[in-house]
Amino acid sequence: MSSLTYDLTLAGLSVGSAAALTGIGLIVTYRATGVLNFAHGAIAMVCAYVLRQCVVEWGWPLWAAAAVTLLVLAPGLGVVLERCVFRPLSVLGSDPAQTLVASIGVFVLLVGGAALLWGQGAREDAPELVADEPWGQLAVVLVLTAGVTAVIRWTRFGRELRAVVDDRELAVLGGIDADRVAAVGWAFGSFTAGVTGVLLAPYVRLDPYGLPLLVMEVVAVAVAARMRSLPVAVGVALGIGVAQSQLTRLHPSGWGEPLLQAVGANLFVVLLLVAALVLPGVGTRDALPRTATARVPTPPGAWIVAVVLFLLPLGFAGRDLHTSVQVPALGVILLSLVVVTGRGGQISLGQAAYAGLGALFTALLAAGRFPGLPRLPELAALAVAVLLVAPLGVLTGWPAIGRQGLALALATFAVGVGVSRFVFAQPYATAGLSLSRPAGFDGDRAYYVLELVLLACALLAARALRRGRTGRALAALRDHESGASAAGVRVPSLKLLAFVSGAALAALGGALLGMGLRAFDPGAYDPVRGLLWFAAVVVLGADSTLGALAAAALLVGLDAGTRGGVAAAVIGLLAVLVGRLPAGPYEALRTAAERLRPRRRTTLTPLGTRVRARLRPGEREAPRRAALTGVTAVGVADAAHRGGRSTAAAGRPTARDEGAGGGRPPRGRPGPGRAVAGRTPPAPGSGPAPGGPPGPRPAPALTARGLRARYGSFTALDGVDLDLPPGRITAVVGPNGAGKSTLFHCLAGTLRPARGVVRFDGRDITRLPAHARTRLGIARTFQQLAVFPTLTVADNVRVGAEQGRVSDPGAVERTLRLLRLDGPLRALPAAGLPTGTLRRVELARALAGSPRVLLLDEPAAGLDTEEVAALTRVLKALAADGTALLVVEHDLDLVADLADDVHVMAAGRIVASGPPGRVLDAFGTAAGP
Ligand SMILES: Nc1ncnc2c1ncn2[C@@H]1O[C@H](COP(=O)(O)OP(=O)(O)OP(=O)(O)O)[C@@H](O)[C@H]1O
Repeated sequence: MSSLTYDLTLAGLSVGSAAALTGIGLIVTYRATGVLNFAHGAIAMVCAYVLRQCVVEWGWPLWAAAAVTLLVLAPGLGVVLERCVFRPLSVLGSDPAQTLVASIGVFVLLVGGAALLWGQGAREDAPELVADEPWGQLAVVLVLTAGVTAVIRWTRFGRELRAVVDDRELAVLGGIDADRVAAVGWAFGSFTAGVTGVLLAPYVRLDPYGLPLLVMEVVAVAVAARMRSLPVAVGVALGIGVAQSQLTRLHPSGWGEPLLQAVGANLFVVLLLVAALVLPGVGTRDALPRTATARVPTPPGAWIVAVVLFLLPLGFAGRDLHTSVQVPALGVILLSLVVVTGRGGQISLGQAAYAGLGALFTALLAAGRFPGLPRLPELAALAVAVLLVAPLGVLTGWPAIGRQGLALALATFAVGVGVSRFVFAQPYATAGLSLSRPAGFDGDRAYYVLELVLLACALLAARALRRGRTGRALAALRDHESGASAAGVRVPSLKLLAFVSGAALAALGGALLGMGLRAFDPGAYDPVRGLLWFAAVVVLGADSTLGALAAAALLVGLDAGTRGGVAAAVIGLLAVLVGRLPAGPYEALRTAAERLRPRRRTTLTPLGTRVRARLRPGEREAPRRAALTGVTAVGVADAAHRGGRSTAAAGRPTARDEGAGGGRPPRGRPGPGRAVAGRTPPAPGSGPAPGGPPGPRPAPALTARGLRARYGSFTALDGVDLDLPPGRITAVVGPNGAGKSTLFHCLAGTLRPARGVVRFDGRDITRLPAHARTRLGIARTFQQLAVFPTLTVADNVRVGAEQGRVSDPGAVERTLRLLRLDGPLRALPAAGLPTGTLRRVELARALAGSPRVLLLDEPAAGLDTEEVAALTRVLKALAADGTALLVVEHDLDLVADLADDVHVMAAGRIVASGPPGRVLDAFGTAAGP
C-alpha cells in the first residue's frame, strides 16, 4: 500500500471510529428506550466544552478532567435526561412522537445553553485526549462493540433490555425494572456521546452549533444498521470513513468537479440521505402527538394586540428597527411550519433548507447568475424564487407519503442537512453573492412596511389553507391518517400540497430574511435553525398563526437583547416540558379510545374446540322485533336522506318481521341470482332466509375472489371468496386470529392481497388505495376509534360529505339528523365525547359520502345494550335502503339479530356460510351447551 493510501486509510479509520461510537450510542439508547436521541450531538458538544473548561480554563490535569467528564458528567447527563424528561413521558403513555419533540427540545436547550455559557464563537484549543492516530480510537470502538453485543446477547440485563424494547408494559408486568434498563441505556448512550465529542473536538470546530450537527450527520450509520445491529453500524462507519478519506484524492475536472468534491467530502451526509429517503423507514409510524399540534384557542382581542405590536417597530430607529426587520420574515418562515406541522400534522425538520433556497435563488436571480434566466429586479426575483422553490417541497413531501413520526423526522432532517452541505456550503453556489433590498425599500422602515404587507399576504395564504375543505382535510389527516383516508381524503396529494405550500412560504420568509440582512448568510439557514424553528412552533401552538408570530418575535427579541443562545435555551426548555403539560381534551380522547378497545362479549373459540353458542331462536325474536319496530322512525329519516327512495323500505321491516324465521327478503336491484358464496358454498336450501320470498339475489356490489394475504411468510388469508349484495347485511365471524380483519383490510384497501381480486360493480379495484375506494362508494368504520378529535362533530361528518362518493353538502344535515347528532352536540369537538356518540360520529362520516357499500369492523365494540339496539336499527334501515353491509363482529347476539348471511372464518379460510340461524345454531349443536 502506498504511503498516501495508508495515511488516508488511517485518517478515514479515525473519522469512522468517531462515527461508529455515535452509532453505538444511538443504537443502545434507542434499543433501551425507543428514543432516537436527537440530542446525542449536543451532549457530545457539552462534554467537549466541559473538558476544555477543566483543562484550559481551570488547569486540571487531562486525566482527571477526562475522568470527570466521561465517567461522571456524560452518564450523569444521560440519567438526568432519562429521569427528568423521558421517564415522565413514558409514564404518561410513551408516545414516540412526543419523545421525539422532547429530544429535539433537549438538543435546542443544550445548544442554547452552551452558546450562553461559552459564547457562539469556535474554539481552537480543545485538549487532545487520544493522539491523532486511529489505533487507540479503533480499539475503543471494537472493545465497546464486542462488550455491548455480549451484554445484550448473553446477560440477564441484555434479556431484560430486549424484553423492555419488545413490550415495556409486558416487561414491567414480568417483574423487570424498565426504568433501570432505560436509565442504563441513557447513561451508556451519553457516555459514548461524551467520548465522541472529546475525540472530535480537537480536529473540528468546537462551537455550539457545528459540532452537534457534525455528530448528528453520522446518525446515518445507526439508521443504515436499522437501529439494531452494532457490528453493521461499526462496519458502515469505518467503511464510509475510509471511503470519504480516499475520495479526497479525486480531482475530477469539468462542470461536475465541485459537486463531486462536495459528495466526496460529505459521504456521511450522502449515506444519511440514502438511509433516510431510500431505505424503508425506521421506527414507529406514529404521527405527531396531538398535544403538540393541537390548535390553541386564540384569546379575544389577541389579534388587535398582535397588530399593534407588529406596528410598534415603525416607531423604532437605529439598531432596534434593524433587528425588528427580522421578525416578519421569520414569522413567514414559521407560518410554513404552521401549515405543514400544525395543520397537516407532518414533522418537518427541513424548513430551513427551503428558507435558504428562497434567499439563495432570489440572490442568484437578482444578480443574473441563475442558469437560464435573465437578471431580474429584486421583487420579481423574490416572486420567481418562491415559484421555483415551491415544487422542491416534494423533496420532503414525497418521503412524507410513506413515512410518519421518526422516519419522517429523519427524512426531513436529511434533506435539510443535504441542502445545507451540497448547496449552501459550496462556494460555487454562493461565492460573492450579495442580496439587496428592492428599489424604494432600502431603508429599514420602508423595508419593514414591505415585509408587513407580504406577511399579511402569507397570513391570508395560510388562513386559506387552514380553512374550508382543504383545512378540514388537513386537520383530518393530522388527527387520524387512516381515518382521513377512509373518509376519502386523498392523503398523498394532500401531503404534497402541504409540503409544497410550506416550501413556498418558507422560501418567501427566507428571502425576506436575507434581504433584511442584505446578504446570503448560509449560517442563517443551518439545519440547527430548522430544529429550533420546529421546536418553537410546536411549543407555541403549532396550529396557531398567532403562535407563529409570537414565536418569531420571541426568537428575535430574546437573542437581540442579551447574549445569543437565550432564545434557543428558552424554546428548548419549553419543548422539553411540552409533553408534560396537561393534555386537556386530548387526554379525554385517549381515554375514550382506550374504552373503545373491543370488549368481547361473545367470542367464538377456534373451530374444533368448544364453541359457545348463545343463540336460541325464541330469544332472538324479542330484540329483533323491538329493533324492527324502531326502524320505521329511522327509515323516515333515511327516506329524507335518500330523497324518498326508501319510503317502501321503511315499511318492509314489518313485512319481514312477519316472516317465521326472521329472515330478510332480498332487496336492491335484482341480479343474476348467484348465491352468496364463501369458500364453502351454502348448503341447498340455505339461499333466501327462511320465510323470505324465494327468488334471485341482487348482483353483488362488492366481490372478492381467491383472496390470499400474507404477513411476511405467514398466510393470514387463503383463497377467500365473498359477495356483498346490495340490501343485505353480511356478517363475518370467527375466533381471534381467524383473518377477519385481514379480509376487511383487503376489501377496504388498506392491505393489498398477494393473490386474488376485489371487484366493485364488476370493476377490478384490487390495486386501488383506500381513499379511492371510498370515493367510488365503499365506506368503512374502524374497530378502534377513528374520528378527528380536533374537529367538531359537524366538521367530522362534513369531511365525509366533501370527500365521499358524492360531494353533497346537504348530506351533512341529513346524516346528523339520522344519527341524532344534530342539536348542540354538532358544535362540540369530537374529543372527549362518550364512546357511543363517537361511534355514531364515525358512522355518520361514513354515511355522509353516500356509500353503496358499508364495511363495519366490530361496530358494537364498546357500546352498551341500548346503543347496540340503536345501531342495529340504523344498520337495518340502511340495508333496507339498498346499501350492501359487511359486519365483522364478535357479538353473536348482534350477528344473529342483524345479519342476512353469515360466514364463519377459521385459520384464514371461510369454513361455513349461510343464514345466521342455521350457521350459528349448527355451531351450537357441534359444540354442545
Ligand atoms: N400486521 C401483522 N403482522 C403479522 N401478522 C399479523 C398482522 N396482522 C395480523 N396478523 C396475524 O394474522 C392473523 C389474522 O389476523 P386478523 O387480525 O386478520 O384476525 P382476526 O380474525 O381479525 O382476529 P381478531 O378477532 O383478534 O381481530 C393472526 O394470526 C394475526 O396474528
